Amino acid sequence: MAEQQQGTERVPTVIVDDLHIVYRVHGAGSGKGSATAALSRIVQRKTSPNVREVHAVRGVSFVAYRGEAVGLIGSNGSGKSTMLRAIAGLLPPERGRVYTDGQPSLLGVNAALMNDLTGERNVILGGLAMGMSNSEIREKYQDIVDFSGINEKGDFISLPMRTYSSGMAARLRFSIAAAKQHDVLMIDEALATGDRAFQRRSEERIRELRAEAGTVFLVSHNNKSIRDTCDRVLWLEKGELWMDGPTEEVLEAYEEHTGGK
Ligand SMILES: Nc1ncnc2c1ncn2[C@@H]1O[C@H](COP(=O)(O)OP(=O)(O)OP(=O)(O)O)[C@@H](O)[C@H]1O
Repeated sequence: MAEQQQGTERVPTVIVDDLHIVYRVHGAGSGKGSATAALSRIVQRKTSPNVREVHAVRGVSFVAYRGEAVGLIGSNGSGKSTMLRAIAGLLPPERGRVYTDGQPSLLGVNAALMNDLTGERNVILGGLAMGMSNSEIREKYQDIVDFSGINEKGDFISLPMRTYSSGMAARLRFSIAAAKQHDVLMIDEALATGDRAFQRRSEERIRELRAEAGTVFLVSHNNKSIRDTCDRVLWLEKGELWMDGPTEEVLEAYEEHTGGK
């Protein structure tokens, strides 16, 4: 941190080295999908004829540093979410490696929220799931609720999560995750569901998290959110890293490619 403030040394937090991720989809296409067919394949040591492979990330390499906010862009299905899940350690690499300094948190997954519990219980549960202590959660509880804005239109925090709109649920998840300082925080389209006022608050919080020396990854189809929060952008297409550079440079090329802002 001290070195970073002096601007002399950059501390790597995530190293991705020639990463390949392959999904195996079982039961794809038509064919025998019965339990007896599966058992006979196991006995005969044959692989299923219906396993299809999706090579979602193809040889991506980059290094992310402390204090960076990195945007991930690319068309639908280009591999952005897959990359985040792999960095979070949720998907095993087919080839290559991911090294991380500290525990990466993928927003929405780490906060294991329960639909039948009230917002209030979920704040506590999510906090515990992220490794916060009871007293830490108590201390931050009101800030989390205020930040989420869940109670702006009445006492919703004491209602079960299943009664929330998708935007409200996303706001609560973001608020819980953002209450903690993360070594590496990954946010997958979380800002898209909130309204504009909430998006602005979230962007502000992302900048703070970054200043507190973590690394933030943000997947978004909203180029403005990326412009407002990230200083570096990775552009993925068909699982390959097409471009890695300063936000403005990469977004300009991307907008030219996609034909508009
Ligand atoms: N669980 C899965 N099983 C099999 N294939 C998957 C799975 N999840 C994603 N894929 C495939 O992997 C590829 C990359 O998907 P991914 O969700 O990472 O893309 P994305 O860039 O995040 O897309 P979007 O912008 O639409 O969210 C796609 O071809 C998709 O069909």
